[in-house]
Amino acid sequence: IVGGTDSSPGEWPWQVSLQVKLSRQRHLCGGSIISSWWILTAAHCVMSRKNPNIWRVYAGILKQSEINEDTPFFKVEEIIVHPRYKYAQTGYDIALMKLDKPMNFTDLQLPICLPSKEDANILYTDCWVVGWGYRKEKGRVEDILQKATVPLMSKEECQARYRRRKIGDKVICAGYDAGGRDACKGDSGGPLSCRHEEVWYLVGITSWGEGCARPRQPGVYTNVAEYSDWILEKTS
Ligand SMILES: COC(=O)Nc1ccc(-c2nc(CNC(=O)CCc3cc(Cl)ccc3N3C=NNN3)[nH]c2Cl)cc1
Repeated sequence: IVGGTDSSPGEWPWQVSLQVKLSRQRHLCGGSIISSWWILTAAHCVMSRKNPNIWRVYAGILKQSEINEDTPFFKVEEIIVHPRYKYAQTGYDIALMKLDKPMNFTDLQLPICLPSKEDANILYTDCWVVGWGYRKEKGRVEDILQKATVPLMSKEECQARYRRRKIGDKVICAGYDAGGRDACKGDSGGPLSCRHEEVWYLVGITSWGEGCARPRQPGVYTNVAEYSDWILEKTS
């Protein structure tokens, strides 16, 4: 996250760190708890890593330094990637991970609400992008979970910023024309969370952007409301 600040314990209890253990282990992507069995993340995080056995899901953590060989994690039983996904920039950047056992909810690990299709046109005014990603384009994964507030942008304005891309209804853009606050490398798969009438909704999944926090280059997020049918079909 560029231009963010440290989160507090339990501030984003739906945020997880998705890690891969091969010879070594490292944070790869963010993800969101949407039920006791299911994590929602970005398809580009899991493409070319579809073997569930290499993944470790860390919930209820604030700092990467809390993770060591004794830290409990969830194993992944199944990975479901949207069938129309090809690349983040062409959309459908959404995937589900089924845990090998149901997660017990605590103050530090709780699900976030999914927006319904009808909610697709709510004007959210209190949205936050969160993650352990880089603070600048040439950076490194951060220890303390970072948060940054970003305003949602209209499809038309976002299309004008990305002339060579197709910005459709299945993505949501967020950011400042002046730049300065945005997601960055290592944040993808994580939530764009918006509070509406005291309830938090998973409005977006951090997907792509041209650089990090550059002027007139907003962040592009998978529009979760547009996938509510798909999510319900795959998780029921
Ligand atoms: C020790 O462990 C580690 O070092 N782990 C580790 C794990 C992952 C990565 C990593 N992840 C990605 C995937 N893309 C993103 O995360 C954000 C994309 C994005 C989204 C929005 Cl909305 C706005 C801007 C951008 N944007 C553009 N340019 N940069 N960011 N790239 C790389 Cl590199 C690097 C290191």
